[in-house]
Amino acid sequence: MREENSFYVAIKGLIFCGSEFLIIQRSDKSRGEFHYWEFPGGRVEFGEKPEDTLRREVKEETGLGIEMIYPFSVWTFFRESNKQTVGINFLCSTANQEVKLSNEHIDFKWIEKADILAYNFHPTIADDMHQWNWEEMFQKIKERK
Ligand SMILES: Nc1nc2c([nH]c(=O)n2[C@H]2C[C@H](O)[C@@H](COP(=O)(O)OP(=O)(O)OP(=O)(O)O)O2)c(=O)[nH]1
Repeated sequence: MREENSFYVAIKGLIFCGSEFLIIQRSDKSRGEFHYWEFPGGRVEFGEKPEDTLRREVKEETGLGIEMIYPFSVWTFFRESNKQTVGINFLCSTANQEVKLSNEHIDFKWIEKADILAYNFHPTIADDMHQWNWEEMFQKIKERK
C-alpha cells in the first residue's frame, strides 16, 4: 500500500561565533542523509513558534544558546517522494564554542566560509549555499560585534 504524504516545517541556524560558523555531521541515528554535514535545527512541533523551535533544537543538538539575527533562505526538501520539508534558515550568533552533541550527530566543526568545500554536505544544501548572500550575512555579523 502507498504511504501517505507527510509535510513538515523545519528551522535551521547558521550560527556564527566570530568569523567561524558551526557545522555538525549526521549520525546513523538521524532520520536520513546519514553522515552528511549540516546546520543545527529541526522540525517545528504543532503549536510552536519557529523561533522557539530553533532555540530548542539548537540546545538539544549542540547545547548552545543563540541570538537569532534574520532569516536568509527558504528551501524545500523531499525525502522519498512523499515526505516534504519546507525549511527556513536563520543567521544566528553565539558567544560560546563549547558544543555538546546529541546522538543524532557524530562530529562538529567551527569553520570559515573558505573551508566549506572540504566538507560533504547533502547536494541540495551544497547547491543552496552558493546562492546565499554571504556578504550580507558577514555585514550583519560585523554590525553585531
Ligand atoms: N535545499 C535545502 N535542503 C536543506 C537545507 N538544510 C537542510 O537541512 N536541508 C535538507 C537536507 C537535510 O538532510 C534535511 C533535514 O530535514 P529535516 O529537518 O526535516 O529532518 P531532520 O532529520 O534534520 O529533522 P529533526 O530530526 O532534526 O527534527 O533537509 C537547506 O539549506 N537547503
